[in-house]
Amino acid sequence: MIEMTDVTKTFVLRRRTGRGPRRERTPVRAVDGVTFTVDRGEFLGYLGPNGAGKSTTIKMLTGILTPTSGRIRVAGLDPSRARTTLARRIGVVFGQRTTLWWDLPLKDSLTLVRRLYRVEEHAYRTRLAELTALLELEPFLATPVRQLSLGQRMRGDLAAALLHDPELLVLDEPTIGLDVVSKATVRGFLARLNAERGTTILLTTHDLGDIERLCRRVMIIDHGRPAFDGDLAALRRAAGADRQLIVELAAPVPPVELDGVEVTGVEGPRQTLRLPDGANAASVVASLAARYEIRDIALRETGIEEIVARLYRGDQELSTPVSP
Ligand SMILES: Nc1ncnc2c1ncn2[C@@H]1O[C@H](COP(=O)(O)OP(=O)(O)OP(=O)(O)O)[C@@H](O)[C@H]1O
Repeated sequence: MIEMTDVTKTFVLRRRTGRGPRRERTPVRAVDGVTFTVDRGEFLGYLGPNGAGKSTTIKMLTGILTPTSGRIRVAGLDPSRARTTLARRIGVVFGQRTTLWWDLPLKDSLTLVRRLYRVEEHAYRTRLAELTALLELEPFLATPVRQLSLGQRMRGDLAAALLHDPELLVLDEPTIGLDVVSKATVRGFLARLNAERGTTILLTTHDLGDIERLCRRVMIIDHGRPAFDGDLAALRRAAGADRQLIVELAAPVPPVELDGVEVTGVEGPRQTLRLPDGANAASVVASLAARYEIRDIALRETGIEEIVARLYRGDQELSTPVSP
């Protein structure tokens, strides 16, 4: 569905030097040699710290920006040359901006979108009914867009991007600023869209809940370069994430001794054990229970926030991107 081969994008910043009219040209490499493919039906999370090059990538994929070098194909088309044809096959939502008409009721905005995309009347009615039900739009279809809450507007924007039933949906921070309920509605909707309709989805977000809940594959880009590509389990491994078993024993004892298990903390009867990569927590617990009297037990995983923070900070060396 998407093919990017060694894509770069360089912006040239012109800055005035001194008082004269001379301006210094400073090139900024926003995207620096990005190669990846996304198959039909995938749900890809595209992550990276601020300024990493995510939006620039999306703008190139949708034909808004032309790459400086490299090759891009989306649905078999070159986005910058076939922008209009491509627009009929993809949907794009930028969380920070709306594509709807500010002063028009949501319903009229959607009718205009229908005309723009030349969606046939019958298909439009069916699709609108579906989207209205799934995104719960009914209560505010007659409300002018400017009076919609952020969550309502986002649902309206999603409907607008999907009226023409695109094969690919590109989302730039779709849950930004939404409350927990709206986030859950949007996430649930996207999960169904991908699972039931097979729509390919590329999502950029800083909300790691979106990634954990939705994406089977994650790509991380940093300083314009790909830093990671794999699933969540591979991301945990790459970040050196581990699992910890916290055991409360019947009485304080010296650090427990179990093959391959490291005791990282002892506080009275409570001991913290680090489980090796791939260890089966159940068998560790069984061996422990055979030798010690256990009162309570808890298993703790490094959270996705911590994993991504480690990768962004460069705590872990990810110079060799992991293949999906
Ligand atoms: N039109 C432009 N002109 C000059 N530089 C730009 C332009 N657009 C982006 N950049 C620069 O390119 C780099 C990548 O920006 P981009 O917006 O793609 O990052 P991002 O990963 O989307 O960041 P964020 O998470 O903050 O949205 C940044 O250094 C940014 O300043």
